[in-house]
Amino acid sequence: MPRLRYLTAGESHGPALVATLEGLPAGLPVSRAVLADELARRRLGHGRSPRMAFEVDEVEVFGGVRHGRTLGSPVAVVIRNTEWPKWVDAMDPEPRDDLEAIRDTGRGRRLTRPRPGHADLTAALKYGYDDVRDALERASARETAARVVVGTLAKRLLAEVGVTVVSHVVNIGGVRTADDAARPGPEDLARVDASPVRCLDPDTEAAMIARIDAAHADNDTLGGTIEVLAHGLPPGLGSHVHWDRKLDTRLAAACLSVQAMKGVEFGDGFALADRPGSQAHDEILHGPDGYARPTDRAGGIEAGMSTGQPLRLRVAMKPISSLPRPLRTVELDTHDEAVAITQRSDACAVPRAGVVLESVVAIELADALLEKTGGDTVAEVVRNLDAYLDEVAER
Ligand SMILES: Cc1cc2nc3c(=O)[nH]c(=O)nc-3n(C[C@H](O)[C@H](O)[C@H](O)COP(=O)(O)O)c2cc1C
Ligand SMILES: C=C(O[C@@H]1CC(C(=O)O)=C[C@@H](OP(=O)(O)O)[C@H]1O)C(=O)O
Repeated sequence: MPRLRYLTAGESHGPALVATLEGLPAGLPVSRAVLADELARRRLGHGRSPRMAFEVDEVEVFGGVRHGRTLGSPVAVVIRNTEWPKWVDAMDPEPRDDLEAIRDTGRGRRLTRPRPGHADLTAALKYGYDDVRDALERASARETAARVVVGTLAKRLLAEVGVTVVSHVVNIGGVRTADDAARPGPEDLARVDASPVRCLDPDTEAAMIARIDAAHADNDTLGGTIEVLAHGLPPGLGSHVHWDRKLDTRLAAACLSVQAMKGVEFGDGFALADRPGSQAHDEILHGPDGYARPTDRAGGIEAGMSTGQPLRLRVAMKPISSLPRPLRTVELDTHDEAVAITQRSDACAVPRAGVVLESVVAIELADALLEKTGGDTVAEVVRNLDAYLDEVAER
């Protein structure tokens, strides 16, 4: 049974996004400024949509927090979309007498040429939409702003027990960091964020930027790979006893729930399939600081539990499906061959997607932490974790 539960609601061009998070302990320091800072991180990155530059995420807390501290009650947050005034007719939740005119021209005009790779066609078939805007509005990764709010609260809780989640970009469109490239620690996050592609190595960074520019000039889009790391985890989050309690199960599902994410690997992941067992595992040693591993191949998870080593996972993001050079499709009304709708769009959203992945990873880790410690207050969570870690240290 998860301890943390959340729901998001809202359409990409609607008035606002809404997030509700249930299960946070009382006494967690939270402020609008912290939420706004993380939301701003999600809007950065070379290759981003022009929309990222002019729209502002106006965040407001509506419940669960008093005088900068959580109360233990559900936290409710609204992120207002500053572009809403332009979209009122197109996205009005109220019934409208002038619907025909709205669907005829302007922002509300009916869209009937579904993009391959987006939700447009299949959601239209499944939900009976005759306008693919009804599909794209909710499928849009605009929703990830709400998840970053929830993830920021989860990160705040993890910080209380010394856990930090960071991400960086290791591949854009086939331009990769070297296998032995440095991995960011908690102290490196500002440096990662300062890079337009969130990559620490200057040579790879320059090549990634050039790759994005070339794709952009060619009216094309790019995907890539993001590595997420969590430092300071205790051993024993998650469990081997049941499939849905395994930490890797939960993390993989969370990462794949982010728009456009198509693969997840833990530690050396797919490369392990090519190696003999003698070179695939992390041998166990014992020294003055307790148990230790000379290698980091498993990515900090064995049998669905954190081992106490850094968590390391990689997520593959596919290229954006709204191409300026549109793909072939079919006009919904006539079945005539057509080209897909061309939406203003990200050319490459890999850098900013890292911030979203940090968030969903933090949510799962915070949930697993609370499952391990229980606790209605932050102090109780910390106390219970410390007592458990004291026991582990005795072993
Ligand atoms: C941060 C981020 C930004 C994205 N920006 C766009 C975009 O501008 N245009 C687009 O077509 N898809 C974009 N996507 C991906 C689509 O939302 C996604 O491909 C679509 O919802 C279909 O889901 P699927 O790719 O998971 O199958 C973005 C995804 C993320 C994580
Ligand atoms: C709005 C966001 O991302 C959007 C995600 C998205 C998609 O199809 O996923 C399409 C684009 O929307 P638009 O075509 O209106 O520019 C992105 O800008 C955001 O991240 O806040």
